[in-house]
Formats: sequence, structure tokens, C-alpha cells
Amino acid sequence: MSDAAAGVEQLDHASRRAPFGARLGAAMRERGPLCVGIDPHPSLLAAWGLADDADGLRRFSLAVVAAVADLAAALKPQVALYERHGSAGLAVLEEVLAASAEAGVLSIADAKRGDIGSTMAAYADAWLGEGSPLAADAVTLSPYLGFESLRPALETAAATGRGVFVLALTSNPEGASVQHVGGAQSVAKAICEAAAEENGRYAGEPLGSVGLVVGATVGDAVERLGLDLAAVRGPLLAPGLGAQGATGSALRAAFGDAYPQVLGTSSRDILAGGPHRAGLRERAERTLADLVDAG
Ligand SMILES: O=c1ccn([C@@H]2O[C@H](COP(=O)(O)O)[C@@H](O)[C@H]2O)c(=O)[nH]1
Repeated sequence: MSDAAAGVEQLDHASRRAPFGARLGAAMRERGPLCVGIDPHPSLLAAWGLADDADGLRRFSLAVVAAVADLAAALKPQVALYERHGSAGLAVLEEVLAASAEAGVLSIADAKRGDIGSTMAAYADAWLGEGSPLAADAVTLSPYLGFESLRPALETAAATGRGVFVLALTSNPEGASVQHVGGAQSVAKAICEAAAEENGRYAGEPLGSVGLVVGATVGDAVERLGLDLAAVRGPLLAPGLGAQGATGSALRAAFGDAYPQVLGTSSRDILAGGPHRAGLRERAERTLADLVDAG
């Protein structure tokens, strides 16, 4: 096939894909609001009896996909834990993304990319571009070079039916030293408002494709900073359940009327149930029940 014909085929493929927000909303309605994180830490590989190498990484990751794909609205591989194995680790990540698609579950690459616009375009090609081996259904982005620097990723996501999650209020305590700055006009609030505006292009959809990362551990910060998360009209990826101490009821209290948009995510707490399929499923089911009961 010529390059031109291949390009047309890729565009046709992209134009047939529904926007990410619509696909995620449907998955959350069908399966509930759980995202399972795939974080192959060296300590977890050891606990599973696997080597801390690319083969161990592959066995671990594909076992998680096979065990919980039908229980989760999305899976979230943590890119750093693949990068630490170099090119062999990234090859495993490509397999994990392909296996997730094959298993019918959405993927969110937790890469937290952000750079000046010209470099951002390359990140957009890698994580959201049609035909890229690393393309996931969505990618996490850092807006601390300015929300507008993310433009290439926002445009690529819209063109390919993929999505982004922009860091707004992160789950780590240090995040406040940047994100809370400005009080009533905080950095986090500016990010929320920019994401809400960006979701204007998805006005025909119940959920936009520009989501935010808001930690499950943020306590009363959403209220204190006056963030209108419901108005963002995008999915809210909430890490911090389990290993970082948050629970479904804490999430419910922190997010208020935006709780229906929340996709709670947990990694280590669920992964510690492995290597057996039943152990992983039991922990994923327990986390999902906690999120549903809190709603
Ligand atoms: O604010 C954030 C943003 C991302 N993360 C990531 O989520 C998982 C959490 O793992 P647990 O084992 O469930 O604590 C991890 O990949 C983080 O890098 C976050 O925790 N907080």
C-alpha cells in the first residue's frame, strides 16, 4: 500500500472511533467507575516471583490485563515503570496497550507529558497519534508549561477520538505548593476553567474528552479553592485509593456533585492481590464496590 493510501486508511479508522469521553462514559455506565493501575514496581515483581527484567514485566502486565479487563472501565499503565527497563520495557508497554484493546478495555497511559508546543507535537504523535505503537485511548498531561502548550495533544486527541487527563490537583501532599497558589484564583482553578472551555468542542456528548487528574486524597481542597469540577464536563481521574489511603467515601465527600464524573484508580493495593487471577479480581471487585457504595 502507498504511504498516501495508508494515511487515508488511518484517517478513516480514526473517524470511525467515537470520542474518548463518550467511550469512557459508556464503559463507566456498563462496568462502574474503576480504573486499575498497572504499576510493575520491583517489589511487586519480586512478590509475584518474577524477575525485575523485561520478561517479568511482560508476564506481570499481561496477567493483570487478563485478570481484570472485564471489571474495569479502564486500565492505566504507569509509563515510568516500563521506561526503567529501557527499549525492552517500552516494547512491553506496546504489548500491554495492544492487549488491553484486544480485551475490550480502555487504556490510559500515565506518562504526564508536557513541553513547549513544538516538542509537545511529538509527544502527541507518540501517545495519541493514529498508527503509533504507543498510542493509548488517553494520556495524562502536565500543564505546568502553560495549559495552551498542550494544544498539539488537545488537537490530536480530538482528531483521533482519543482523550487527555490534565493534572489539576495531584494526590501527593507536595502538589499544593504549586497547585493551590493564588487562593481564590488558584493555579488548579485556572486549569479546571481551561479544561471546561476545551470541552466546549464536545458539547454534543454527555462527557468531554478533556479530563482532569484530581487526587482522591485532596480532602476539602476542591471546596476550599472553589473548583467547579462538574462544570468541567470531563472525566475526573482520581488516584490515591488504597495504597495512598483514600476510600470511596473520602472521594464522594471531596468531589460532591461531580462524583458521577469520577474514575477512581488504584494500583498497588489491587496488584498486591496477585499473582493469582482470583486474588487480583477479589481486590478489584472490592475497590469497585467501595466506589459504587459511596455514590
Ligand atoms: O496525582 C497523581 C497522579 C498520578 N498518580 C499515579 O497513580 C498511580 C497511583 O498508584 P497507587 O499504587 O494506587 O498509589 C501511580 O502510577 C501514580 O504515579 C498519582 O498517584 N497521583
